[in-house]
Amino acid sequence: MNLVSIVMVIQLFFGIVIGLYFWNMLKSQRSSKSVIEKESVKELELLRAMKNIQLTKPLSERIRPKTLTEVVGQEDGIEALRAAICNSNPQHVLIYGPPGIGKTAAARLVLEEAKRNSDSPFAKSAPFIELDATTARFDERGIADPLMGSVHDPIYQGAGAMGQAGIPQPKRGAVSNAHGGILFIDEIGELHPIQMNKLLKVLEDGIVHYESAYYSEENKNIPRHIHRIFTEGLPADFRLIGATTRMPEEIPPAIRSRCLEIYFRDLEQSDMMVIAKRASEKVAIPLTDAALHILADYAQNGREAVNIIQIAASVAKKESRAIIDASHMEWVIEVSRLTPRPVSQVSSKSEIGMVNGLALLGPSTGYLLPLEVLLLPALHEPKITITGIAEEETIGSQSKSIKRKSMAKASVETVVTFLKSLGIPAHQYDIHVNFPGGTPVDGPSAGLAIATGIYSCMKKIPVNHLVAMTGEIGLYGQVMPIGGVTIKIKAAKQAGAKTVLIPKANYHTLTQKINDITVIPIETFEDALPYVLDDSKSTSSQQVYNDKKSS
Ligand SMILES: Nc1ncnc2c1ncn2[C@@H]1O[C@H](COP(=O)(O)OP(=O)(O)OP(=O)(O)O)[C@@H](O)[C@H]1O
Repeated sequence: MNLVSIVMVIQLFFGIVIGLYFWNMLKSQRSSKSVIEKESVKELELLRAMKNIQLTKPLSERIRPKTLTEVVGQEDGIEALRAAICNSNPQHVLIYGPPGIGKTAAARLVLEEAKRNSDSPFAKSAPFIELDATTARFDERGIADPLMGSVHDPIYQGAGAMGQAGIPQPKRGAVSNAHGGILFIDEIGELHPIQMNKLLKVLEDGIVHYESAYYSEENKNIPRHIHRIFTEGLPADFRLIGATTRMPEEIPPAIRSRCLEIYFRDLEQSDMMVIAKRASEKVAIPLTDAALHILADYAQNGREAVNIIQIAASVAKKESRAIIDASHMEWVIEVSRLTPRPVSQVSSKSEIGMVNGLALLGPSTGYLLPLEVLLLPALHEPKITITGIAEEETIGSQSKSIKRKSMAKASVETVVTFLKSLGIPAHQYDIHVNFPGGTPVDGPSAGLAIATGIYSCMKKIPVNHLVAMTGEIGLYGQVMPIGGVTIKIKAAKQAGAKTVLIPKANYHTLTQKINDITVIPIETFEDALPYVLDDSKSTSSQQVYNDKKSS
């Protein structure tokens, strides 16, 4: 064999080896492709099968109001919402109110109503985008942010075409998806402060800007649309509707000042009945009057009313009964461990040391809070005891929170000093103030009621049981303004009070007249006495007070 033949054999050998190598590669590529395809076909079948399985929707979804008029009991709130959204210049809105009372339902419907208005800037296709702030978590590196959108940098994109070419990809968030429409943020009070600040900026500019270390204006690989997004930003011109169960003070002032603030009220028993009847019609099982009344006593909100009907209806059906009766209702209440709605009523007679205070249970829920005061001559160092409420509470927001010592205790101390200055020796007594039922007292607004209770005990004069009161009291007996006064007046009326005393400074802010209750504005503790002390003795007590003061 000559040299040429040897070289040819070697070439042939290597040719075969290389050929085999590429053939194998091709084969394995083909087989992995077919494995992926097979896998995909299996997954697609699984997805199709999953889509075919459908449970029925919860009743609360099926009877979700279809028009704003179907939202029960929120006429005032809805009127304000319409005024904000259904016009030629819609505004951002914040809706306050407890859970399950129709905030989301109303927000969803108001855009549809606005679209019917020929002046409205919302187009027929204007989107309604919903986001829950409790789940809208974001990554501080900006990799993921469902609210603002984010930039997928090549380092996180893996082997995708854009990633390999080193191109950063902006991904739209809710603010851009809502462009031209409404962004509804449920539980907006839970938004992280960083997200809240970014949201404020977008509300201001109507545009969201993105940054990336991978972006360069000179990079010719970057497509034109991505260049435009980085240089001009993504449009995000929308109207915000935020809903929250928090109190207004807990919401950052910067967002509050940009929004119209609307209050949805706590639903009453009569509202529960309307919602429950509608739900029972939907499940095609009527309910007896007795059942309806039990439901109204226990359901705390619209969603709960619907859920109770849903369970009661299935129990009735299981028993082959064509009506929901009281026994079904009682069963649901028992198994769900429901507690009755807090209903407060003024007591039937005036008593010493028993006072009708007023408290807030939420942003739009007032409550008549009966408080009891007992004074016993102190045997040792006089003590102040407060029972029925937290001795310490945290106030503020996520960004700033402070702990404060019991405000009720501070109120008692202020009142004691004030009475001492009048020569009434409350400081020589052990003072016990009890807030029965554990309803929390909102800070110092029980001051006037506490002062009345202590005064009543000192003078042994009963407190008029038909009078309710609210107001902070100062060291000189001045009555200072408090929050939520309208709601508190309504609560007083509902509880059967005939007169309600409020700080004079709050009187001017009352926007609506509330019938069947006399609202008395007062400036000082002295102003309150003729009304709070039991009618038969009030004149003489007023005299005692005045005599002490002048002596
Ligand atoms: N005022 C109402 N009128 C009619 N139905 C109501 C009302 N409030 C609640 N519902 C019923 O409860 C369901 C839930 O209401 P919605 O989601 O609007 O409450 P929400 O106030 O937004 O509370 P959350 O913040 O917990 O969602 C509705 O689908 C509806 O079936």
